[in-house]
Amino acid sequence: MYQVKTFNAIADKGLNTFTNDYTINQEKNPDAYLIRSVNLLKVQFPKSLKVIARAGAGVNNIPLKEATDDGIAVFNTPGSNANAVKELVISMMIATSRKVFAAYDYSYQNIHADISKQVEYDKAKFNGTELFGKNILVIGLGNVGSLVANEAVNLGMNVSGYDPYLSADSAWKINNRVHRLTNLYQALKNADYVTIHVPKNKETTGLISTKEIAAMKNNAILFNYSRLGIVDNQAVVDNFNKIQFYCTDFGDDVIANNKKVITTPHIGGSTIEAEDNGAIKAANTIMNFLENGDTVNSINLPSMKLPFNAPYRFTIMHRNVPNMVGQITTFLANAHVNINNMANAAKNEIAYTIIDVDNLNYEKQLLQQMAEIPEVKRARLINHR
Ligand SMILES: NC(=O)c1ccc[n+]([C@@H]2O[C@H](COP(=O)([O-])OP(=O)(O)OC[C@H]3O[C@@H](n4cnc5c(N)ncnc54)[C@H](O)[C@@H]3O)[C@@H](O)[C@H]2O)c1
Ligand SMILES: O=C(O)[C@H](O)COP(=O)(O)O
Repeated sequence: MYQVKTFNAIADKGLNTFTNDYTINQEKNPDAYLIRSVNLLKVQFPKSLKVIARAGAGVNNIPLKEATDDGIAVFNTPGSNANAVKELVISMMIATSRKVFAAYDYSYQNIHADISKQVEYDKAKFNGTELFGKNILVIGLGNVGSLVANEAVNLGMNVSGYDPYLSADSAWKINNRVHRLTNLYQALKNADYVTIHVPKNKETTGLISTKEIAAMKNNAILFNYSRLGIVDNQAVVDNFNKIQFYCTDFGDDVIANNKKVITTPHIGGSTIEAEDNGAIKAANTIMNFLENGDTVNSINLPSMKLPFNAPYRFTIMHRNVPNMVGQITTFLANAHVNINNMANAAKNEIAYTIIDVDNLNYEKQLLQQMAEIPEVKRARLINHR
């Protein structure tokens, strides 16, 4: 039996994906955490924990170095909520351009008056603009950004994208009418709309601050559905002579109670569809890792998936240094264990080795020998089901 612990509300469809070999939130020695945005940065992980799956995109709530040092594989579910974010961003672009929030306030406040004639005079206050023909800059063209950029093309906008780390996979998804720009300041100059879809890390914290706002076009509208801190909120508040509106999923006291700020309570990925997608993907990720050692979509391990055709599989997470595979296979040879198939790959400082074997001898001793290699973070033995 494997034990799964959840911290956030996880969609039932995801929890129901687990087979009868899994218990959820019942025991004290979890093999897996299935989480959303819970902050784990200060949490001490139990020794039993082997995998953390984040249903969603952002992993800035997970201490990646500590998890890796503890031999824990970390995953997310790329793209599972991208469409939900795209729809929210596009709706906010339209709502701000058409002054929907101010118009709603007006109508709400005048609800008791006979306004049917008055509105025909007052509606001039809510004259808006259209997206068609306007310029938009999308910063970050991954799962969310690529969808936003393509939808903006569909809406007849002139779309530019800025992403110095664009992956080949993402590049394939992007409409060829999206212009790729390589200088952020040049890119900001002409955009009527600027929307940011990047992960939060050291480099992206404060990505949009005073200098970047100064480079923006007058009256531009800024969208941050990525994370608090990627946009410097103080710089935004200080520059509302330049920025028309700031729409964000991440409020704080600096931007509170400001009519030029439209804040939502981190609902970008909060649709039934996205929550189901993320939870189902995360549950499958956990099962594939625990039962097969697969690491597809891992954040801290190389992506590996090896057909499991032998009776037993060793998976070893270790530092990416010479002679690891040599030491491990020597232990197996000394125990007269025959290797059926194997693979090894590295991601930065960490490597992962999968060794399928035809027979087993002294398995406890073998696991102990592997685990005692100083560079090994975790060694596991999986029985084929
Ligand atoms: N509001 C929400 O509920 C919600 C939902 C989903 C994602 N998010 C946030 O949005 C982020 C992006 O999500 P995603 O699914 O598109 O992730 P993703 O990993 O698919 O895409 C991120 C993109 O950002 C690019 N990038 C990284 N650093 C950059 C930089 N300095 N400048 C420009 N581009 C840079 C990467 O190359 C990548 O293409 C997530 O990390 C998360 O923080 C928020
Ligand atoms: O990074 C994400 O996927 C989003 O911010 C959604 O987070 P949530 O699952 O906690 O709503």
